[in-house]
Amino acid sequence: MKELQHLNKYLLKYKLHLIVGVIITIIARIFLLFTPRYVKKIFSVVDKYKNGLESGNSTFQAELFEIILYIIGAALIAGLFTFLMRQTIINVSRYIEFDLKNEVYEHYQKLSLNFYKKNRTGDLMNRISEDVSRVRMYVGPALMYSINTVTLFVIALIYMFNEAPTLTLYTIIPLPILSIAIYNLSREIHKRSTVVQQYLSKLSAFTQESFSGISVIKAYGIEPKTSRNFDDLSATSKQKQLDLVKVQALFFPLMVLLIGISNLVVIYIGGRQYVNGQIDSLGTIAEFIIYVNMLTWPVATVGWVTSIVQQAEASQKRINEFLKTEPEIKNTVLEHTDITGDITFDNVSFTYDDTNINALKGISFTIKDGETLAILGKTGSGKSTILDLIGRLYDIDSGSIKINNIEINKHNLNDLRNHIGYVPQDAFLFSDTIKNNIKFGKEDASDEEVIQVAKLAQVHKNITKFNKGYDTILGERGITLSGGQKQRISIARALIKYPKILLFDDCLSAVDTETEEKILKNINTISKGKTNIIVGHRVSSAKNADKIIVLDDGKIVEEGTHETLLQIDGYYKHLFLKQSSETSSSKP
Ligand SMILES: Nc1ncnc2c1ncn2[C@@H]1O[C@H](COP(=O)(O)OP(=O)(O)OP(=O)(O)O)[C@@H](O)[C@H]1O
Repeated sequence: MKELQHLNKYLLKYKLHLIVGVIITIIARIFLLFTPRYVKKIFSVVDKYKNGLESGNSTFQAELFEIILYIIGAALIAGLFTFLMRQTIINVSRYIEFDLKNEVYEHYQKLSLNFYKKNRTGDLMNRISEDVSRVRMYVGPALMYSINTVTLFVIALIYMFNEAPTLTLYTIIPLPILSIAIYNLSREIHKRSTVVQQYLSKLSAFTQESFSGISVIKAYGIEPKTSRNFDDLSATSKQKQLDLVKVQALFFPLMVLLIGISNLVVIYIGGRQYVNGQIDSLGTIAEFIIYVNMLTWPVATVGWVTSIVQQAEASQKRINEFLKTEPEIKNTVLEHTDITGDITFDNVSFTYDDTNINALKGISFTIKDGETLAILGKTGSGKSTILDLIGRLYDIDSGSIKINNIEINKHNLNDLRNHIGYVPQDAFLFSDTIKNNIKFGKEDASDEEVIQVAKLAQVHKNITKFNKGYDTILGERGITLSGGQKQRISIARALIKYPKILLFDDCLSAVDTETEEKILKNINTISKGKTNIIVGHRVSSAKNADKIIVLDDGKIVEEGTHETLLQIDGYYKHLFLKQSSETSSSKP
């Protein structure tokens, strides 16, 4: 139960609802327990009538009618309060589920990129969905059934002991056996349903991947093979489901068997006691049979609840593990700090934790506010890593990065990221309208601003060609854009913030050189007083920069301007010559 203590704060938050829930449960159970006692009364009335003690047929009928009315009234009230019981306690569990999901999600958002690399997406999703649902079963149904069982049991036992103490003892003997049997069965059901769940996840991951990669599957003509794989997976999944159904099918027969045994005990022992004169009315036997039937389900739930609590404990443990994970990148500065475009790297080295790849080795450079820096180099040479470090997605191992002459970790992290416009290598667009995808960078942007940045990113004309223009839905629910269109929308999203620092990570690779030039020219005009860092593989995107650096294996191997670098017989000059000859040979 240690792990579940995390939920105490939520139970406290909703304590009023819970107290009301407990009171309602007690009232519901009291009314429910009216029935057996009135049934006994019916027996005495019938007895009296049979033995001629009743004065007449009409009085007998009136008495019977009154008792029946009481039974119906009590059942109605018990039903109403049972409804309210669920409305209070189960609702609380939904509130707590909502709070816990939000808590986990907010915590996820604070964690650094490294956390996401170390944990699989499926695992992250499971903790926020399945684990939280299991925990809800503890704060909802488990709590409700426990209160229900305790109140029903206590009230019923008081009535029963008052009526016939020995018969009560015999009656409750089979109940713990029922509870233990249900507990074992529930554990087995849980074990098997976990396996079933795993197969369902595998099946959905498989289908999702094959639908996403359908074009590759069709191009390679491997539909029969993927169908076979799907068949195999779904056959195993079916077998696991059947295994589960087998034990599930035992649940109710077991209950019926144990209820039957308890009924037989009541009839046998009660019958003997009636014959011996230890109990005065056959009505007591009828009353006890109803009690037994009423108590069986709550007692069975003791076993079920125990297994729910164990599962919730395991799930909460997994959730707590994540909640206790501290974000690696912390915002230690709460007051606002001034961000400008002055960036200095001084002997910066950086190694990725997970791969141990030493991506940057002693990098030093300076860019002044308003300048443009271009970074070129072979793939894997560390270009994107430099951009990630400027956005402080990772902290460096040694050296120093200063923005506006202040160490990067002495800046307010939110201010820093708010002043950066980042265009990633793989443009990621959400399944939303084009307008909202652009406004993502600035939620309160007006339509005019959206159009203006789309024009700067050279994508306005493409957008207006769609039937719904800026309201066109993208992604799974809508149209698919070309790589170049995606890149340009992603650029517009970064521009709309009018940030102090613009980072372009090889984001013009899918547009032709002519459009690239237009975009770069536009960026230059709006970026007066802003710093641009352009990572790329083309000389065309670098040649107008104030400074160009060439990276190789995490080190700067060339540094200068277009003109000075052409003087050196190095990577830049070769790239320039190669790309110039490609351009001239491609011209008609
Ligand atoms: N998130 C990461 N985790 C671990 N290693 C990484 C990560 N990102 C990059 N690396 C490694 O760090 C090195 C530098 O990668 P980086 O992405 O900075 O290169 P790049 O020059 O931008 O390459 P490209 O031109 O292909 O985009 C590579 O060896 C890469 O495998």
